[in-house]
Amino acid sequence: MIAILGTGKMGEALLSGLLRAGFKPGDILATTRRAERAQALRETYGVRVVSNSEAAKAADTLILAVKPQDMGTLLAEIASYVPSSSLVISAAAGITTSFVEQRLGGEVPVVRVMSNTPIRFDEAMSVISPGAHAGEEHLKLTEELLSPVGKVLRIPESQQDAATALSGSGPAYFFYLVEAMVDAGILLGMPRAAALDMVTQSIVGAAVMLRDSGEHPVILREAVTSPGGTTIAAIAELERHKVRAAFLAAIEAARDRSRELASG
Ligand SMILES: NC(=O)C1=CN([C@@H]2O[C@H](COP(=O)(O)OP(=O)(O)OC[C@H]3O[C@@H](n4cnc5c(N)ncnc54)[C@H](OP(=O)(O)O)[C@@H]3O)[C@@H](O)[C@H]2O)C=CC1
Ligand SMILES: O=C(O)[C@@H]1CCC=N1
Repeated sequence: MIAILGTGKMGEALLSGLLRAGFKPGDILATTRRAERAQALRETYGVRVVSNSEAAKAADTLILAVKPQDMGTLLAEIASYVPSSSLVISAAAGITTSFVEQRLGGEVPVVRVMSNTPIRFDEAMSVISPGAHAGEEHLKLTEELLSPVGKVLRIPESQQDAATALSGSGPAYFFYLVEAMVDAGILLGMPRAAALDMVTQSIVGAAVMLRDSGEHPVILREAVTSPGGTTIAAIAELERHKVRAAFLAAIEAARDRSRELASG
């Protein structure tokens, strides 16, 4: 039995992905804080929504998907109900496996996961790292749960904050870029809907090329950039405004914020 504790945006996306992948509603328990959300989950997915302590007792795999700031309270609530035979998968940004292990006590296997919102369309990037008591079987089980909803990569826990900054937050940078490009279209007099269509299809097309061509992004960009042409005129402006340096600084700031989150 799998339990998702804190079934918000990420928890719900995983829940619906697991159901699409063939898990049965009877295999999954969910927990929430608000009663109306519990009711909505029951009605939409047919799963049982129970208390955190019931979920911790009944399930052998617990997926913790509350906000980092709520993790301490949740762990205190479930600590006495989680046996060392359970696998605990922690999906919260910044929360270390040792933070979870210490609050659960015993030798509970913990796997830390950082996923991202494309999980809603089975296109997540999930990175996983084992805690002190997690072994190969626990990593394999975590991969089995996450691979139906996207790509899964094992990384050392020391790289989790960097991965949170890069792929956890990553989709937001692309949405931000799309907003900026659509604004540029508006500035040039395009209708808003047409500008959004053009930018969206360009970004989807570029993403598919990047994934499926096997070519390096520099090669793909050079193929668009004609000598004396339009693209280099734009790139010269991006360079003048230090956009590359801004990305380096931004992602470093996200990494630093991830490091801070476990301390509340
Ligand atoms: N959003 C993102 O892009 C990503 C988020 N994450 C991580 O995933 C986790 C969840 O994020 P997200 O889904 O966006 O957040 P949400 O706020 O959407 O979901 C968290 C849920 O947990 C519930 N909750 C809080 N405390 C408890 C409790 N004690 N018992 C049961 N349920 C509780 C909340 O209930 P209520 O709504 O009633 O407050 C809410 O529904 C975070 O730790 C975040 O760092 C990771 C990668 C990407
Ligand atoms: O912004 C956040 O804290 C979360 C973690 C990764 C993406 N969103």
